[in-house]
Amino acid sequence: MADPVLHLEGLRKRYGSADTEYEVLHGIDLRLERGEFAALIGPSGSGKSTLLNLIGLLDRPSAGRLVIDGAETATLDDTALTRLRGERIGFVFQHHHLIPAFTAEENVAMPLLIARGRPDAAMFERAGELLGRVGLADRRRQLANRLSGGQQQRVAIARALAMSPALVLADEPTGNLDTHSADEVFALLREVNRQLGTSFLIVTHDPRLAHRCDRIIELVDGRIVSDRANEVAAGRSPVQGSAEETE
Ligand SMILES: Nc1ncnc2c1ncn2[C@@H]1O[C@H](COP(=O)(O)OP(=O)(O)OP(=O)(O)O)[C@@H](O)[C@H]1O
Repeated sequence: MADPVLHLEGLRKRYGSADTEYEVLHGIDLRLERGEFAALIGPSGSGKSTLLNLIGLLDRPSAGRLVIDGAETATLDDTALTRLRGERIGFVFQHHHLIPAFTAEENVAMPLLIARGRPDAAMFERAGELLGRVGLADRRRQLANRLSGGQQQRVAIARALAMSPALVLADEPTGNLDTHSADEVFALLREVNRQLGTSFLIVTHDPRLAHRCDRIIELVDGRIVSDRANEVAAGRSPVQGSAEETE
């Protein structure tokens, strides 16, 4: 079997120190294959964001194994972790975190600029291509703060794809949007998954959206209590499904 994009073994996270220490994640085992489109659900406080932060290399586990795209992370120093994060992981948050005074194109080019150190024509070409992919070809030069909430989230998705990540982590990506925009943004994530083969792990409180994922992983009190293929979505859209298929 091919290398998974994500492999967790006995992953634990503790907060506090000495006598006040408490454990939030109690040994998470998880394998996410390439091209999977998975939802992470669970009640408030169950540890979803903590888990996403560990997978996103924004925080370090207290114990256990975390392998991203074939890289064992335990032995990496902070510089190597930052590099791995920048090159292999894309992030989409509930709040888009765009730079308001920059254009859509400049926002999308930002990860490339950070990686390469100075601007070049190719990165703006890439930004334009990605904006076309998310349906904003005509908004390239528009300031981010002049776009609607749904459009801003599309720009954030294009930005997350700038470095061609193997895995996109999305934390309530539609949580800030009205139902219609949420549906459109979710359909876009799905389209990216099908067309580019990018793996997705999506935290959502919205059961409607979770049921549009191929797999639903449920976390309760820091433990995975269920992890199941979602036959409905999987039947409609297998991981290797047709790129032309639409929601
Ligand atoms: N930096 C931190 N320091 C101490 N405790 C923390 C920290 N981050 C999270 N926690 C605790 O860990 C537990 C899990 O929080 P987490 O934010 O991961 O849950 P969640 O499932 O994402 O919740 P929500 O759905 O409300 O966002 C909570 O009890 C929280 O108080």
